[in-house]
Formats: sequence, C-alpha cells, structure tokens
Amino acid sequence: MASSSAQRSSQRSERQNHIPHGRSAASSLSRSVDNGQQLLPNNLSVRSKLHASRPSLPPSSRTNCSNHDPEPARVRVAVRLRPRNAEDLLSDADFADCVEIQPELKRLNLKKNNWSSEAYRFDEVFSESASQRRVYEVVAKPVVESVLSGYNGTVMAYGQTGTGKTYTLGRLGKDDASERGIMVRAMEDIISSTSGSDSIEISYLQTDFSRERSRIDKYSLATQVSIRRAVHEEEKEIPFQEKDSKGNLSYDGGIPIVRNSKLLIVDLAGSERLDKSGSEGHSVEEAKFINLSLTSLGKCINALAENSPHIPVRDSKLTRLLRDSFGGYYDASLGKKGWPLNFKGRRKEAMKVVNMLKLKEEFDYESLCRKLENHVDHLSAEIDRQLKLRDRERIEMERSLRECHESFDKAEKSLVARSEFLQKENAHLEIELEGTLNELNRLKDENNFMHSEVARLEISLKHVTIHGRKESDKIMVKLQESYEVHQKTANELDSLKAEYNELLTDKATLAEELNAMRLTLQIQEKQRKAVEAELVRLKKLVPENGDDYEDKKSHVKENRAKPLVLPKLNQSRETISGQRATIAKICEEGKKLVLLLSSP
Ligand SMILES: Nc1ncnc2c1ncn2[C@@H]1O[C@H](COP(=O)(O)OP(=O)(O)OP(=O)(O)O)[C@@H](O)[C@H]1O
Repeated sequence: MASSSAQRSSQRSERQNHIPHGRSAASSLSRSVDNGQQLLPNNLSVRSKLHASRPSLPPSSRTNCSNHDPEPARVRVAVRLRPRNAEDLLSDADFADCVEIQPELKRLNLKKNNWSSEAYRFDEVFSESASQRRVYEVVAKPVVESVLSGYNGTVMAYGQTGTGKTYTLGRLGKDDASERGIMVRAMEDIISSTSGSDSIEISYLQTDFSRERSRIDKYSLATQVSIRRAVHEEEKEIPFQEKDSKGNLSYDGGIPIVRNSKLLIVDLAGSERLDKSGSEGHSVEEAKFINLSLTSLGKCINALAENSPHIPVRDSKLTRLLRDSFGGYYDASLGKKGWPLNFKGRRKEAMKVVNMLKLKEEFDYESLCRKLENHVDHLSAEIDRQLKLRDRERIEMERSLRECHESFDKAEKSLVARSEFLQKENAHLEIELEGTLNELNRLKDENNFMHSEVARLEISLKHVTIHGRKESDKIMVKLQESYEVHQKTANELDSLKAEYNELLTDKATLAEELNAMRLTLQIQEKQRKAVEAELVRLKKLVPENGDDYEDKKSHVKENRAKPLVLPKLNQSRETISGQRATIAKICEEGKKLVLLLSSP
C-alpha cells in the first residue's frame, strides 16, 4: 500500500511538474465537443464526436491566497468515429463514402463528391477501432490529472443522437471492463490518487427543465466531480514560523491552503437537424429546444472566441451549468471568428479558444480554526503544566531553603562545638607540649650525662681490656697445659688399651694352652688309670715273681713321682696368676682413667 501510495504521490508531483506553461499548457487539457448533424448530413450516418475540455476559474471563486499566475490553455478538440451498428448495416450506410480519417495526420476528410473533399484538422482523430482506454488516456486523462493538480477541467461530448456520446462518456462496462467509459475511468483515477484527507464530492445532474420554459436541456447529463485537497507543506510557501522560548518549532502560523477543483463531464443532448431528422410533433419541439440549448452553448463559445466582455451563460440551463467551465471568460484568449453552427466553424473556433488556467486555492479557515484551537488547547495545557511545574519548583525550592537553614544551623552548632573542643584540645596540647619540652630537657640532661658516662666507661673499658688480656694469656697457658695433660693421658690410655688388648690376646692364648693341658692331663689320667689297672692285673699275675713285681711297682712309683708335665703346669699357673694381677691392675688403671676422662 505504501509503495503504491508513494508511487501515486510521485506520479502526481511528476504530473504537476509537467503542467505546461503558456500555450503548451493547452495540450494537457482537453474539451470534447461532439460534431453532430451540423457537421455531417444525417443520411451519411456519420457519427462522430468532438471533445473539448478546459479548466476554468471563475472570478467569484478566486481567492487572495493564490499566487499562481494564470496559464493559457487552448481548448482541445477530438473526433471519434464509431463503428457501424445494426441499423447502419440495415441502411447500408458506408462511412467510407463520405468520411475519410487519417489518425496519423490527425485529419478528417469530408468528401463532397468523387473528386473534391474538405480536410479538417483536430487535436486527436480516433478511428472506429479506437479503444475506450485509448480515448480516455488521450482525451480525458490529462484533464483528470489537471483537476487533481487543482485546476478545473471539462470533458464534453457533442454530437447528434446515436453517435456514441454516452458510450464514450458514461459506459459502465459492468460486463466488460474494457468498455468502461471516460466517467468511470476518471473516477477510478481520482479515487486512487486522492488520500483520506482530501474530500471528493460527486454531483450528478440531469438537466430536466420540465417546469421551466425550456426543456431543451432535458437530455444533457452532467457529472459535472468537486475535489478539495490540502496543499502540502512542500507545495506551499510557509509565510512565517514561530519558535517558542526553547527554540522548538511551534505552530508555524501559516494558514492552511486548500485547492478546490472541479471535473465536469458533460454528455450533451443529441444535436439534430430538424430537416433531416424526420422528427414530428413533440419530437420536433424537443429537437428545437435541444438545438436552442446547443445554440446557446455555441453563442457562449463564440463570445469567448470574440473576447466579448459578456458571455451569455444565462440563455440556457445548459450554459448556466457550464458556467464554471467558462471560468476563463475574462482571461481567455479568444479566436477571431464567430461561432457558426457548422462543423468547420465550431471546430476551428473551439480549437482557438484559450482559457487562462489558474489554480483555485483558498485559505482553509476551518482547518486553520481547528489547528488554532488545537494550538490554543496545547498552549493552555502547556501553561497549566508550566504553572504546576513552577508551583512544584517553588515548593521544592522552599523545602530546599528550609533544609539549607536547618543544615546551616546544624553546621553552625557543630562548628561552635568543634571550636570549643579544639580550644580545649589546644590547651591540653599546649600543656602536653610544655611537659614534652620539660621531658626533652630532662632527656637532654640525661643524654649529656650518658655521654659523659659513656666517655668514662670507654676509658674504663680500655683499662679493663688491657688487664683482661693478661688474664686471658694466663688462662690460655693453663688451658694449654691442661690440653697437654689431657693429650698425655689420652696417649697413656691408648697405650693401656693396646696393652689391655695384648693381655686379652695372651689370656686367650693361655686359655687355649690351659685347655690343651687339661686335655693332656685327662689323657695322662686315663693312661695312669690304665697303667694302674695294668699294674693291678700284673700284681695278680706276679706273686710268684716278687722281684718283678717290686720292680714294676717301683717303676710305677718312679713314674708317678716323675710327672711328665707338672713343672710346666706350675709354671703356667704362676704366669696366669701374674697375668691376672696385671690384668686387675690394668683394669684398675683403666677404671681410674675412665673416671678421670669422664670427670668434667
Ligand atoms: N465506439 C463505439 N463502439 C461500439 N458501439 C458504439 C460506439 N459508439 C456508440 N456505439 C453504439 O451506438 C449506439 C448509440 O450510442 P449512444 O447511445 O452512446 O449515442 P448517443 O450519442 O449518446 O445518443 P443520444 O444523443 O441519443 O444519447 C449504442 O448502441 C452504442 O453502444
């Protein structure tokens, strides 16, 4: 939605930017006028239309807010040839016999006879095959766009009955959208191009004047569309802007401007040539009135072309309805010729009519009023808010002031108390300082005394040191002596230990010898016992031989008196007892040494 809206917006601004100036502006607007029976003989069954449109701005609707210079816009005329219908086919009508169109040259040739014809130029020439869409886009769309830009515009269909005016303008195209006429397409474009803030008013008028003197306009239909669009900021010049005290942009003071424009789509009553229409009775009267109405229209256009100060818009209801479309009365640049009721003259004069286009802008006082009321409401609310704010600020400031006073009193009291405390503290410190100074002096005296004492002690120490050295030397000598004694004792102890070990070795040797001797003794004892036993046995045997017995007995006694090893044994016993005494002595000495060594 947004993109399509933006697209539309850009398209609109693009269109606005392309609104031509000067005479070229005329090409963007069109007025269609049907060229009817006056143009072509009825029996030729040529149905063609002449479209013309122009925006207008009646003096009464002008406002002092518009600063746009009027722009000239020429009336544009188009002709459309409709295809032959069943009736035409029945009557064997052949357009080609009398009409030759050259769309590319925008020219229509009317054949007078086989060898002569008259050529007429139009702004647009549509052939039978021209689609409704193309007719709309070429003839009516520029007008619609112009109306959306704020100009008035008119699309008018003129032509004799049955030539396709209603088909071109008012076809709804319910069944086939491609057949939709100018009116439906124009409404679609307008509705799709406007936004919610724009207002569109559609009026549908049928000029039925049965109660009036003339019923000529009874078949003229107008859908006459009023568009009221606000001019956006970027389109209008902002007169001035106001800023509030804070520099914010407030209400700009500009009066909103709206553009009022109208699109008039007129399906004129069919124009008939009485002499060729075959109308009778009431139809004749009606046809006269119709022609009279169209004649009034012709007179108006004629007056426009002649730059006449008076445009006879009141001559018929039709011209009265089209008054707004003649808005360029006084600004129009007109053609020189009059407006004869014939095809050639109308075409020419219509194409010469130049209206002055002017944007119809006016101040939107209602919107301004609403805006101002909103602004006043906003300002009142702002004032109330400011007053409340100020009250709050005043209360706040008063409270702050009270708090300041209180805190000031507190601070003052605290300062006084602090000052008193500091004074006391100062006196106390002064006393302490005095005491400290006295103490310092005392310490100084003490220090001096200590210095002198230290000097004295140093002197004493020197003496003591000398004496001490002598004592020390003596002690050292004594110590040396003690050490030597100790060394000597230790040596003796070592020798005694060695001696003791030797003795132990000897003891072991002697023990071994003793054991060997004991063993020998045991052996000898056994030998003796054996000898004694032998002797006993021998004695028993020897009684007869007393001598032998005695010899043997003496021999045994000798042997007994002569111990084999006893001297040696005695000797060993003496040695052992000597050794024992030595060992005891050594042990005694060792004990003494151990006691001596272990003594401190
Ligand atoms: N371009 C066209 N293509 C096809 N049919 C058309 C075309 N123009 C007109 N017709 C047909 O011609 C007939 C007459 O057309 P229309 O009623 O629009 O004429 P008119 O000029 O409005 O007549 P009147 O003045 O009586 O109202 C209609 O049936 C219509 O459908």
